[in-house]
Amino acid sequence: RKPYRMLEAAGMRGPKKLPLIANAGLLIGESAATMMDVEFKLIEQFGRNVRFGIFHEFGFLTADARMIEAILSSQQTISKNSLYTLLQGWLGNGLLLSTGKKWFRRRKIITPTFHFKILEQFVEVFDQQSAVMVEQLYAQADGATVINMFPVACLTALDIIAETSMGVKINAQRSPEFPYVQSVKIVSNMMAERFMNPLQRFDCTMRVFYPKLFATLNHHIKSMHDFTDKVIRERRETLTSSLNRSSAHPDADDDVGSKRKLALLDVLLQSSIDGQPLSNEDIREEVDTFMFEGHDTTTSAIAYTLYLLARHERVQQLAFEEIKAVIGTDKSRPVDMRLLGELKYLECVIKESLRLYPPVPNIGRKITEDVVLDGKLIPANTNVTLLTYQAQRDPKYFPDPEAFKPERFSPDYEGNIDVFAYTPFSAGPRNCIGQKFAMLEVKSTLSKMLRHFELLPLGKPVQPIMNLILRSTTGINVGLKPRVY
Ligand code: HEM
Repeated sequence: RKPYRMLEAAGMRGPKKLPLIANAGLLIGESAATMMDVEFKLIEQFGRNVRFGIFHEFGFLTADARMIEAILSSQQTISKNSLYTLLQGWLGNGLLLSTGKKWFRRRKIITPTFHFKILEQFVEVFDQQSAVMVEQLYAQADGATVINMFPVACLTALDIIAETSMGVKINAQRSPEFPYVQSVKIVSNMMAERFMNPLQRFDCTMRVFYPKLFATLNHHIKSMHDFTDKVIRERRETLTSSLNRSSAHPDADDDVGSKRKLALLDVLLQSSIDGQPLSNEDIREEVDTFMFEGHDTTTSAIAYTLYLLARHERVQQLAFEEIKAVIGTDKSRPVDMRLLGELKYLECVIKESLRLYPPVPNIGRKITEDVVLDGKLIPANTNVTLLTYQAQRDPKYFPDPEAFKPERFSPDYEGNIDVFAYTPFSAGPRNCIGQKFAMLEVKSTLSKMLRHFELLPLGKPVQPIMNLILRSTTGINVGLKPRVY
């Protein structure tokens, strides 16, 4: 009762709670598909900070930009809540899940892996893989076929993240049956299901209630770990022999550093903490984290932005005109970092799409000690859920919040946007380390699509659903017609 009293003394209201189950009864009959509406209703009824408890777990939901600012800016509130532990079997204690000293040290050495110079060479991969995507889509570009862009973008994003993070081509788009691709897809989908199903959420309950599924999950996690382990071992050997060669022949070209593209993994292989190199296992958890964080999120962003463009003809036309002016009319011309940097309007389109449909619609934190946040004393062990999806539709910060208006992010207006009302990549010390990577990838893929196709508003409208990331129960549909110019 004490923590509830403290939250109430801090001015937080919430639904009436029952003995033992607290507010768990409110979730009966609800599903991932209705969760977003439940959250909107709670905000409407109790305000933008809502006290909420499930069984013995207590906490609050927040869609209040000032509270979000206090939580995301503080070094005291960097721990993740218990929901994230379901990812641990796959990701270990990589950057997304770790906390305290381990997180701090890892963050420090991983930050340079996303250096401008490294991202620059990845643009070539983005360009090549999105070329494969459009090539394959021509078969369905008849102006009438409804195409769900989520699975299409997902294979492209997998090809991109495997090549950039591990330096291997897995050919997910051309060979979706490749075992590693299958395992990533199966485990990502199973994680989404686990997230919503309380009996699957913890290993101990899943093992008892869903033994077959649990065995399948572990089989695929092992298969992914075996694959990443093999890649890391081979890259380490190549790196060692190349370093040996270059110390024997200092004037020869270093094929790791200069000729071949550096993968994120190569940078980790050369990093050390307190003079100690990272072990293969340390590196595996980070590479697995990139593989997970770096594909479903960008998939969601690419698919939702294509959907919005298909349904907003004027915006699509403006984006296309800009692309034509910057890149020209040769559809086969590859893009580079400089050209992508000039696509300013497209950037506004992506930012506005991330506002309406943030791929990570909720962020969880666990408060580990009593702390004052936005003038409110919050007790230790409070679970907090930051409702990014709802915060980004707050009319106080975004007038006409449901409307798709890329102009909000144009230089004339962007300065007015409250940075904590808009946090698709989170903010503060634990923000998304792959933000620049993601923006370049999404820009590259969208520009390629718009150069080749006219996007048509075909198929059912989206029904957003929070399943680990933002998906849609009805698909994320568009139609395509080859663009003539
Ligand atoms: C549009 C695409 C993306 C979006 C919207 C996105 C969003 C986010 C958000 C909201 C967080 C904070 C999560 C939390 O605190 O629970 C995060 C963290 C993270 N993201 Fe991204 N992300 C995207 C793409 C990527 C990519 C491409 C990579 C890697 C290549 C990546 C790697 C990471 C990592 C490693 C973290 C954990 C950082 C830390 O805790 O220090 N993300 N991302």
